Amino acid sequence: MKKAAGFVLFRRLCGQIEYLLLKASYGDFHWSSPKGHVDPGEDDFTTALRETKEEAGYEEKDLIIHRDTPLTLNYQVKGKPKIVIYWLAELRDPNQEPILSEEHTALKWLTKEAAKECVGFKDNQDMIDKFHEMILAKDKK
Ligand SMILES: Nc1ncnc2c1ncn2[C@@H]1O[C@H](COP(=O)(O)OP(=O)(O)OP(=O)(O)OP(=O)(O)OP(=O)(O)OC[C@H]2O[C@@H](n3cnc4c(N)ncnc43)[C@H](O)[C@@H]2O)[C@@H](O)[C@H]1O
Repeated sequence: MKKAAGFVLFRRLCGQIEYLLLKASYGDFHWSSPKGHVDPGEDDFTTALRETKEEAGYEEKDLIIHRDTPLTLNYQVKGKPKIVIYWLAELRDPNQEPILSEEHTALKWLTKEAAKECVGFKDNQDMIDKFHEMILAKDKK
């Protein structure tokens, strides 16, 4: 099974929670959070950190990571099952913009509803809802 890992990254700017999405430079030019293939022998969390550095330029020190609450998507790519593990992470400095790699041609910071519309896939939309609820629940504590 193909396996990938990454981060659903958000920032707080002008009182709003905004999610980062990147536009693929290949295939159907889909939008997704930073993530990528888990290399042989690599643990999922290390992959998430590596891919986020490669695709967005952010390092672990730039992020507040919600390590205990990953969510998983399962879908088919070209008829083969794929699993993607995402952790939620907040950008410490909301003004630190991503540095894109050749894998992406554009980025957007979007509110929850706009991010859900942009990703399109129902399971990804549900994941954004769940992560958003986690953020609000933690804020209340
Ligand atoms: N298709 C491609 N063509 C050319 N070069 C490629 C390529 N994919 C990767 N590469 C290149 O391969 C190298 C290694 O990449 P690397 O990032 O190391 O590995 P990867 O596993 O291919 O990385 P991703 O998981 O980020 O790939 P992806 O964007 O294709 O996956 P996603 O699941 O979002 O998307 C895969 C498909 O699933 C669809 N999809 C996304 N989310 C869902 C969902 N929730 N439900 C159903 N379908 C979905 C997308 O629309 C898309 O069609 C890189 O240089 C990269 O540029």
